[in-house]
Amino acid sequence: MATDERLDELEFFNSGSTDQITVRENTTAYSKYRLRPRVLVDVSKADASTTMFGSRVAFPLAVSPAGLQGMAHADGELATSRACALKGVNMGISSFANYSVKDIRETALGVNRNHNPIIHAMQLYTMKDRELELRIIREAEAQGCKAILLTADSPVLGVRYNEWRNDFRTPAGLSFPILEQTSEIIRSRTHDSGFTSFNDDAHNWARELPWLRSVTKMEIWIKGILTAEDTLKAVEMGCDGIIVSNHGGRQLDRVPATLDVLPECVEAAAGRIKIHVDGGIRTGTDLFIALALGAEACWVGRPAIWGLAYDGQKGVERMIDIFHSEFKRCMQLTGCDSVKDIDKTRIGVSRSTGPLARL
Ligand SMILES: Cc1cc2nc3c(=O)[nH]c(=O)nc-3n(C[C@H](O)[C@H](O)[C@H](O)COP(=O)(O)O)c2cc1C
Ligand SMILES: O=C(O)C(=O)c1ccccc1
Repeated sequence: MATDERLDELEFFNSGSTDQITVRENTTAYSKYRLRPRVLVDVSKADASTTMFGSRVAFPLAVSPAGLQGMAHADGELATSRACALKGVNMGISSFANYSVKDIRETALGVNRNHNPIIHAMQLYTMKDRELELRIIREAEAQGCKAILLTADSPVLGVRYNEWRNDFRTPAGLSFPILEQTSEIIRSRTHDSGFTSFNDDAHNWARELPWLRSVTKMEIWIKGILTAEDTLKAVEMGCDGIIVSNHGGRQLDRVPATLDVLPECVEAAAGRIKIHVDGGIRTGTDLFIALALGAEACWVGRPAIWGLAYDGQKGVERMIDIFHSEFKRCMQLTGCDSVKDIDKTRIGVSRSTGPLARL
């Protein structure tokens, strides 16, 4: 394959939208915070495990639903799924995955050894073709997915100059079994026009949520909330949880970093629904900070893609191991014996002058 095609793919994975402000800020937001360690605490049995979707996970991380993983490595979502299962973390399956939900589930259930069986959440866009959307839901249920993640931040795609400049199309030979589409059909359209052909920009709370509730017993999560107002809406609509997310800075540029709106969402939810967060999380300490600000768990998108591109399943395993060991060290060095100990007393905000601002 020509080098510039690989560069276009790299740009597709890594870029944000328009001016790249939000994609950058998602990561830099974490660097405002400082840790407040408590010393001389017995951390010899520090336990990084916690619960997610009601089941024990090795630590509070999951892999975000990201489409087109077959472009990062031939084994794509199969490799990601096996790595997650082996390392005791959960995974979201994109509707634009290159493997079927059945294959992604089955390959993972074969490798679970020291951990609870992996939980998969099925990511959904609201589709123009409601029959197709319903078939996706039925198949997710049949394969034992526990939750629907309804992506709410994408009535249309963001302004992605890289995709437009590169006339980005998916590489030949990748299938899209969840969408029931061949590689050729998907390749015949740009990413933007292809997305528009599936996705229903007439989506709205009143239509989607009661409908989803009426067709499935899976948990229903909204992915892509950034305000207290929409958190309250998710509570009102009886959702099980939300993922505070700006789609990794790929949708509307200049929305705030997810970390900066996490506190208002946590406050609005007031414990009535679960709150997770994604976007820009790159170290175990980032996980710790998001939990201190009230998230139950975090999701990572690009780190899994990078792990896949680096070394397939082994690369994703390595990525998870690095997060796990950094997170556990951070717990131990701040004097946290259990994930329950992580609260806002553990962090402060660094100011350009003056002492640390306590939360
Ligand atoms: C290449 C790529 C593809 C993505 N595809 C989807 C998708 O199909 N559905 C979805 O809801 N989010 C998708 N996302 C967003 C991720 O689920 C997640 O919100 C984001 O990647 C988190 O930010 P991070 O990459 O900085 O960790 C995608 C992200 C990337 C980078
Ligand atoms: O590019 C994205 O952010 C995204 O959500 C997506 C949608 C369809 C296919 C691949 C990725």
